[in-house]
Amino acid sequence: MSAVLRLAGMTSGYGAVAAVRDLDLEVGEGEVVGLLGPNGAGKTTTLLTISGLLQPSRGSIELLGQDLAGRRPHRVARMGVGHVPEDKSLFYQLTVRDNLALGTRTLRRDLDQVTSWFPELARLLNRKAGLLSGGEQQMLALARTLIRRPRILLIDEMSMGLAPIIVERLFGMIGDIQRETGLSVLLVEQHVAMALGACERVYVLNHGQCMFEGAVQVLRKDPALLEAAYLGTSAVGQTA
Ligand SMILES: Nc1ncnc2c1ncn2[C@@H]1O[C@H](COP(=O)(O)OP(=O)(O)OP(=O)(O)O)[C@@H](O)[C@H]1O
Repeated sequence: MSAVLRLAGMTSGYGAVAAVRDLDLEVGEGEVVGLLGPNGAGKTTTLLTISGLLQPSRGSIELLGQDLAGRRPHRVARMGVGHVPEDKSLFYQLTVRDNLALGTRTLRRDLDQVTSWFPELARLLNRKAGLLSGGEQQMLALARTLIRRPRILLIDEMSMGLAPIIVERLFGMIGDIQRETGLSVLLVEQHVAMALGACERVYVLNHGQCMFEGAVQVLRKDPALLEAAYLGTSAVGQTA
């Protein structure tokens, strides 16, 4: 499988503090990969660095063989990285339609596509984003990013503040979209059980370092690894 996204020896952080160290990570064509780990492990920092909001101090980041390091966030987005941040970054005073319009010049055509993926949004187009439920806001955040037809979708903590039944539905929608479009996905998730159901392969970070990389089945069968994915315990130190 050819890599859509490849990080090699990436170190990144805030000022002199490295929050992620020496990370090697790949996401293949059409692959759904999870980035797991406890609070403060460096997951969000990794996504921010891929999308150009932070610059790596070492290592490389490539999208389809093109170097992303040093590029501004809008360039990275134009090259095909779609980032759905933890805070969703919606314009809460604007309507659903206007939020979507900001992501595309061909809204009329794209609306059909978006509402086929997220049917709820069809009847909410004229409602202000701030008046949507948490699940609807997450759908809008996903839709606004997908409308730009990214090659890879980075999703940060989709489950944050949502009922498990809504999260399950959102994961189902992402699975459907991924199968339909062949999109690659890198998702950061604290809800490990939910992530394992959606991903083929996962990376587990702890204190900024990768402590496991491998197939979901391997993680599922290893209680110490699973605990580490939730809590960052040091029961394991090798990659599989
Ligand atoms: N703006 C910042 N300035 C300085 N340090 C920061 C900043 N943002 C995050 N950090 C630190 O970087 C480390 C990694 O944080 P990061 O947000 O990437 O972790 P995370 O795995 O996404 O955690 P969570 O699941 O809690 O969001 C933490 O120690 C955090 O305190």
